[in-house]
Amino acid sequence: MENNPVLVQINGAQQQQQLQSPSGASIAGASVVSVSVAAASSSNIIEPQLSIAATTTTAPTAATMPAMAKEKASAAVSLGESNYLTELAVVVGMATTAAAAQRLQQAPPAVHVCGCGSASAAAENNNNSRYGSGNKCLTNGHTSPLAAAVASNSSSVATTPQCSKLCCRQQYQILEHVQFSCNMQLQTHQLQQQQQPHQHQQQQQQNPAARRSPNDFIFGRYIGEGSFSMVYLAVDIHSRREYAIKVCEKRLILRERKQEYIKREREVMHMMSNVPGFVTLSCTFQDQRSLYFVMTYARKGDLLPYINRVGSFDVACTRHYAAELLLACEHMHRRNVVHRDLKPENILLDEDMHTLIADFGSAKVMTPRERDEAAEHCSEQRRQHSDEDDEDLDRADNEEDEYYDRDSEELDENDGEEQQDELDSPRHRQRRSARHRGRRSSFVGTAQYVSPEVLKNGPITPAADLWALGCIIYQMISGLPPFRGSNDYIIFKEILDCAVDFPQGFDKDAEDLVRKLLKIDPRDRLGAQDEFGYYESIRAHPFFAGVNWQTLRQETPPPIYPYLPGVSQDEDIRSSYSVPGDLEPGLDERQISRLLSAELGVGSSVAMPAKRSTAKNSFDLSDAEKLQRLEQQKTDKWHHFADGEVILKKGFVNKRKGLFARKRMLLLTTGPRLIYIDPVAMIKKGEIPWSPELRAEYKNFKIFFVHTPNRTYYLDDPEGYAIHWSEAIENMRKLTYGEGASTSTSTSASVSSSAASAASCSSGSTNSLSVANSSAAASSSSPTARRSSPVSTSKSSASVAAGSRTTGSSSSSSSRTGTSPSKKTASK
Ligand SMILES: Nc1ncnc2c1ncn2[C@@H]1O[C@H](COP(=O)(O)OP(=O)(O)OP(=O)(O)O)[C@@H](O)[C@H]1O
Repeated sequence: MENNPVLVQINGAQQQQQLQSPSGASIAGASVVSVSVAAASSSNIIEPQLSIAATTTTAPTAATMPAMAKEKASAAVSLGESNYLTELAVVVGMATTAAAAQRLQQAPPAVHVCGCGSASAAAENNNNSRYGSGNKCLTNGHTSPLAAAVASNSSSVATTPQCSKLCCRQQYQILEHVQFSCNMQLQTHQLQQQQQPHQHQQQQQQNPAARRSPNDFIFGRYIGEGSFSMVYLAVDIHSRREYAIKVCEKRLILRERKQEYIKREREVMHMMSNVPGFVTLSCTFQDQRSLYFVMTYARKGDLLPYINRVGSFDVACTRHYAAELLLACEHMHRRNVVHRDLKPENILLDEDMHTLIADFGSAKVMTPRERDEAAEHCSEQRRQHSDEDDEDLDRADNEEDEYYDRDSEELDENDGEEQQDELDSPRHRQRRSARHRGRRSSFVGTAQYVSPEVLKNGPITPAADLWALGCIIYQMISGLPPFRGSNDYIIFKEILDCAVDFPQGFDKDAEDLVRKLLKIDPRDRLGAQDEFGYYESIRAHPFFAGVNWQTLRQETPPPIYPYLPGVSQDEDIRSSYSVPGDLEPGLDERQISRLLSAELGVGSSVAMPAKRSTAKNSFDLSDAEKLQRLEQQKTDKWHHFADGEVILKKGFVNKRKGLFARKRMLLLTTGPRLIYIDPVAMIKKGEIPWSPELRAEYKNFKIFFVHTPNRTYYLDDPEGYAIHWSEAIENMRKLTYGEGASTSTSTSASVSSSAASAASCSSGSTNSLSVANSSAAASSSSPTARRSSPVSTSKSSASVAAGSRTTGSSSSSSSRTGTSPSKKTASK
């Protein structure tokens, strides 16, 4: 490809640079890009500089990393890794020296002159420029995003290139990228200045150094972890603002060769920063050991535990979150970003329960040419469809043996429902994912949400995200993703066959929409024939009837109602946490061990069951009684599932997950444990995790709930012994953790008020949906009636937690159970 120089003006000095687009394409034609960086507080200075540095660097050179910094950096790794580390610092574009930081401490009123000589400006009005009444269309002539940025005080710019000339369109890609990086910082800075002039001056005085370091933050608690990163909640000691700081270990990045992944994540986060519905990257910095991403803190965590908690969302709630997701897709696709890994875990939630899309490590920034090529290839692909299917499956078949041999633990996970229950920590899951990624290199993303064309190494189009949208809507309505299986091979097969079952009770409009999105050929997907980024046909689908697209993100999202009623109302553990004021700033070894020990629950009631109560309880067996009971139990066919413990209670239940229900044998043992078994396959499927926060609650004679900090288990006993179950579990809890652990939530439904509903459930019914529906209808008068006990999404109680409040450990992702392991399956 011919690479023509572009003149870049930094601090007024003109330099000839070989600009590269985010996707690596160089700008054709000579152009002038004037970029200056506003003098700002330290956090605001670094980013424009970094993004320009990253954008303008065609080949990493040692010049960008002075000798001292290199020495320091090299000291952190072995000799053989030192080159990588230098490369990492340069490629990722982190500030490595004070000199580098200074170089671009000048300011960005971003100015662009289009290579074609005409400039125009337009602002995107909020998030709906195309549809909003305040829409300002692009003016005549060639579109210039940077000029638009200047003209607009908005954080984002109308991004559809109107100029058809190639030079303009290519520049458009680059300039948009540069503009977003700079403009984002400018906007943040302006906003801060407007809002907090005094504070800003103070900050400048207190913190004259431009560079940020861990010492500028107080690290409050661990939030989550990725394959090579830990995420902490931290407070900026200067502004007192809260941030999520992702700390990526250089060693791991180098070992896994994920430099590109990190670079891409950072690049796209810049592009999407300050766009409504996206996590904003405020600044990045590094030290010898780690790279730091300082981001918007998504206080309410991610969407997956909410789905898991309530089983599935009701239609109103699904509609809202699907609509926000569609808006986010429009924003990304207008900017030629294809996320490629949309899934509930990557949809974070802010304080007000609005969505923030995160995790751009798998994203692709498409050039217009790539988009055209992909569209052409699509028609070619359609003709070869069936042949490719066969080839792919053959290939997958061969891989499967290897997969089974090496990863036998994967085989223990038997279906979509159960995979989550047997999951251990996300750390383990991530490591497994990393192994998968290392082994399989044919696609990016996560098995359950990956589109057929991505699976088949076809061209990437924004329609890949529309496929994921269909999968997520399905999951919100039903509780499980549409393509499930015990291993990736089975999931892939289902995806390639587009084999989707819609369980009874699935909303009809939602079903129609999902069917229209889950089309094998990306061109057939609803919205794929619309202009990318303006999905009018999806907006017009009956499922979205009544959605006000203009005000959606300003509205209070509907409360998250469960499919079944009866979830206890407790404040969200996670959202109620604030960083204590008495902690020291920084992230040294001492701090890390403090954060991790809190995560592991050391010293918390979660990790340390209270002393056994002395209260007399029928389950409080003496050793002799236990031996006698074990002896009697030997002939019981469920005995070996109890692992040497006495079975105190057993019975068949239907275990529900959203619209799905499965028959299970439930055992309560002296452990105490609640074990559930597939009675047909005679396989243990999982356990309901015990903790002092566990609560049993009966809804009526048939339905009872077991609340754990991360999930409510919906169980129905066709024999009508729900109350017995609830009492037995509560007794066992008191016996284990003491009377003090007892609270009044155990039996919130009065038997009398729900007797009618119990009666309305035909005895022994195995039609779980009909049981659930009749229960829901009958429960409207009970204290735990459907509309009276949502998993609230109000500010004060966006609750997914049941039971009493716990330490942070129980709310951390390490203890959560996922609907799906959401394995990422390929290298980036
Ligand atoms: N801005 C944020 N606010 C709140 N929580 C966050 C934020 N970013 C990430 N998290 C939490 O931290 C966890 C780890 O995030 P991270 O981006 O490091 O890894 P990942 O994207 O899940 O995995 P990978 O890096 O392997 O793709 C996430 O699961 C999420 O719950």
